Amino acid sequence: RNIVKSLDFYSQFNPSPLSIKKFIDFGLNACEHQSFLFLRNELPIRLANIMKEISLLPEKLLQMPSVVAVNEWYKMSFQDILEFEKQEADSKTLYHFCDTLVKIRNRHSDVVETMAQGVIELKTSHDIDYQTEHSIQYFLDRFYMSRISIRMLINQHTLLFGGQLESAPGPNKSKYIGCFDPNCDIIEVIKDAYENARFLCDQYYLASPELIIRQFIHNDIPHETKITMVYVPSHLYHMLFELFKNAMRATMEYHNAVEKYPPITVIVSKGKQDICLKMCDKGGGIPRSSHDHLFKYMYSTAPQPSKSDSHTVPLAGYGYGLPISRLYARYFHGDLNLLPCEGYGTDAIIYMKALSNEASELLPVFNKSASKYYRNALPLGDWSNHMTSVGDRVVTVNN
Ligand SMILES: N#Cc1c[nH]c2ncccc12
Repeated sequence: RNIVKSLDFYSQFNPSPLSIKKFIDFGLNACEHQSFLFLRNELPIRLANIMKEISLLPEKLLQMPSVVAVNEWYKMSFQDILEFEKQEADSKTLYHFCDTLVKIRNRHSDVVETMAQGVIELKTSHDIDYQTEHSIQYFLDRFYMSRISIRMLINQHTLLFGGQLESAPGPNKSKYIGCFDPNCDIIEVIKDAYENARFLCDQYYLASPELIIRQFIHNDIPHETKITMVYVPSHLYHMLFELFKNAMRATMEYHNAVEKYPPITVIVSKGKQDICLKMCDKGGGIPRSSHDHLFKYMYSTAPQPSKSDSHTVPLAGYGYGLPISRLYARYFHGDLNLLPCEGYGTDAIIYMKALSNEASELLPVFNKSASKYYRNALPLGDWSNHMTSVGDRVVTVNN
């Protein structure tokens, strides 16, 4: 079957989201044959869904050399998996399947940077209108979420069956199920991310804010000594490291050359439904009007600093750190928000589901409503805004 027919075939199915509970229950007595049967069907569905969406992008973006390259990688990987459609799941096939997953993961390792390069190519070669910027923001959130989910499936299979040594470095690491830690110690991950961000901060500013951690557990739930959860430590670390870098930079820039910098406080709270991490800094905050820009791919894509000076400004720019961190939080039905108070500081909040059966993957689905988003112009505003006011008179545009 040619690739177009296969794309049409697999894209008509919706991806099947897995909950953290399902990942764990399967991993506790993992069966490679079952995993193979699931993935050789689910991976083409997830790939086809996002590949159909890539084809809806504005032509001018699709023609960018970097986007052409990414599209080629997706086509190659889609065909690589389709090779297994009819194969018997004998040990030789299972071994070859694992190998193919590793090859696919390596092929796509630079997709985020390459797509960012595509956005830069577009910005430098075309004027970007409001609709195009919106479509690109909408697409990249879905595209990177899809990529997070595909890499999760690949990592689980290769970690569970890829023949890696059972022994893992840390003491409780042996209890890992793939990339999940069933007893992820949240405060340990916070300290890890803080120490690494602090190292960069000390390198550049020769000082860094102290850390205060406070934990609270809802009165109606049993009080354990420390708050643990079933989660992917590397996702939590990625989010915290990004937030600490930004909080430290704000603090150091706002209180330049004082003796004592105000500390960063992290509140950890566990309720019946949510686990929240609130990072509070006194870094002077930002104006509410520029809050949205921090999550914009178009806005935060500045031409990459040349390698030579990138180490000198370690906390520089926001890059894709915040939008991608928000995707990690949303991936298992959590969220990440910023609450800046200009003139004081910023609270950054990570929400996560406390119950693993509620923490299911949030996956983009290619369907009519998604494709409508690319074709139709944005709805006309029905509130007055600064664009419609002429001088100090507001001219209401009657639709
Ligand atoms: N993320 C994050 C931030 C945490 N504190 C901040 N202050 C100014 C701008 C961004 C941030």
